[in-house]
Amino acid sequence: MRMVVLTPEEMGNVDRAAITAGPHDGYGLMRNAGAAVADLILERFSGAAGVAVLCGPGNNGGDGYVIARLLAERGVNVRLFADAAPQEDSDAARAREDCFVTPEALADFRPETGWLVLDALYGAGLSKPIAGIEAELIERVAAAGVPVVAVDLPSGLSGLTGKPLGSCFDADLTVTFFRKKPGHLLMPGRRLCGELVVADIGIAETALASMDIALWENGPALWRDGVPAVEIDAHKYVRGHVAVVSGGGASTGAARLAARGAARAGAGAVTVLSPANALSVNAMHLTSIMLRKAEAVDELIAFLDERKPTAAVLGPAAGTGERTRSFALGFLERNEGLKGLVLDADAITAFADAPDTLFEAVRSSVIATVLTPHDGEFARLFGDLAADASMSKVERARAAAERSGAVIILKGADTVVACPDGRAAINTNGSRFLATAGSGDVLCGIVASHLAQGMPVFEAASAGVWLHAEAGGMFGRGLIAEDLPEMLPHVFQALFPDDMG
Ligand SMILES: NC(=O)C1=CN([C@@H]2O[C@H](COP(=O)(O)OP(=O)(O)OC[C@H]3O[C@@H](n4cnc5c(N)ncnc54)[C@H](O)[C@@H]3O)[C@@H](O)[C@H]2O)[C@@H](O)CC1
Ligand SMILES: Nc1ncnc2c1ncn2[C@@H]1O[C@H](COP(=O)(O)OP(=O)(O)O)[C@@H](O)[C@H]1O
Ligand SMILES: [K+]
Repeated sequence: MRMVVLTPEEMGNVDRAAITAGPHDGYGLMRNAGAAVADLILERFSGAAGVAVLCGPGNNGGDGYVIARLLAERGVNVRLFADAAPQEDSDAARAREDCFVTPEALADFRPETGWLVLDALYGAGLSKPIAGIEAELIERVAAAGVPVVAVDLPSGLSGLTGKPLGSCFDADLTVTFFRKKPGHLLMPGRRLCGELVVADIGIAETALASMDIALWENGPALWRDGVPAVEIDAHKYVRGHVAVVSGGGASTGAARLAARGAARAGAGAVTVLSPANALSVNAMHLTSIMLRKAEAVDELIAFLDERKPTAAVLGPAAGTGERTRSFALGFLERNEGLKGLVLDADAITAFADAPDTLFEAVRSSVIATVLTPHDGEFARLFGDLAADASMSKVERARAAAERSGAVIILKGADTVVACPDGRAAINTNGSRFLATAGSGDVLCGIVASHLAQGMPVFEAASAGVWLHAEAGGMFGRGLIAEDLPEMLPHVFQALFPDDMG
């Protein structure tokens, strides 16, 4: 199933639609939410000496009152801490009335060893930084190191951006409802949530039917069906031909990493395009991958005319000068044969002084273009977006995609893939061991390989990011970039078990 991600605003719309459609009213949903959290606490923290429930003034606090009552009914030692009473006649006010545990003042809360803290201060409705006594409590809990279970979101975390607004709980377990929100998946939110459980609270799947869904957690369900089958009568050029541009004599490894990634990801043929001074070093290190001289753009065009590659990679250690700029524009001007282009590293930096030149070329090109910046490279092309702290990583990547006309892979521990049409995916299977030189070069090759095989660009980019991350995670500690292409057959075997032989 495609893993839909809802913004807090969209979740609010879903809640309202679900309440209108029934069968559960607002308090019914709140009771279901509270029951889901209480069950998990009983299951996971049965050894706790007690549970201190911290309730805020809104519906998140309402969930807290339900949880406090259910746990107390089950014989758990419960203390309840709340200051402001919920708004009269609200669902949270009913939950408080129905809860027989007497509230104590938040200021009186002291974390006790062996106890669990249940954070029901703020959830989706957080609108300003947490201050005063609540901020103090968060510090006290952090200092005591007691376990925290957060309802919906760790209080203080923005469900939209994944960034804390001031003080923020660092939870061991977060239980959210119906669907994940961007703040659960974007860093540092993903880390601050701890383990994330999505609970069913009785909202029907049909609540999504009328919504314009544009954000998903990246995973095979998003693109698996688009991975081209290898037909029984396939030949190498049917499987796509990827061209990878190499840098000069002292910087050729990056292109070979991309080329190897492209080959292992399934392209039938791969050619490295090398300047004259790097031909012999490339030749010494290439076997199944072909090699061709392309010193200047006329040789590139001749190669494209003759050999008709279906996708290309430009950037890894390619140099930031005129050759790289003219190659990028040369690729983008093609109107036959070439289907996809991945621009990374130096091909991004080469346009730092003239981003509009690149964007105009991308927008007027028929070639599906993917830009793969890390944060530093992103800031070179999209300085204003990078500097806007109010934007989430998803919003930044989307705005960049819309502006440039390219699919953006904004890399990091929480890589975001965004399309000019607004579709976006957050990647969550990344491995910290991918933080090693050359790992991004392999990613370019994997993405280009899928473009060369004819996959639509958003799916090719999302598949490439996920497969790359999966390869890194499967290898684990000790990973260097050279290992990533070699792990791909194992990743594919797990993904397509029927594809053997
Ligand atoms: N029917 C529903 O809508 C459901 C909602 N649920 C819960 O409802 C929560 C959302 O409830 P709310 O929209 O009431 O939002 P919250 O409970 O997160 O916050 C509500 C109130 O706190 C105020 N506030 C926000 N940040 C503050 C700050 N830093 N300092 C002081 N006051 C602040 C807001 O102005 C608002 O009045 C979800 O996170 C979830 O836990 C669940 O019960 C499931 C069903
Ligand atoms: N902590 C991390 N967790 C998950 N993935 C990571 C992490 N750090 C880096 N990566 C991934 O590793 C790759 C690094 O690419 P990049 O920054 O271009 O490095 P290089 O230029 O050395 O290849 C990207 O795909 C990025 O998403
Ligand atoms: K919370």
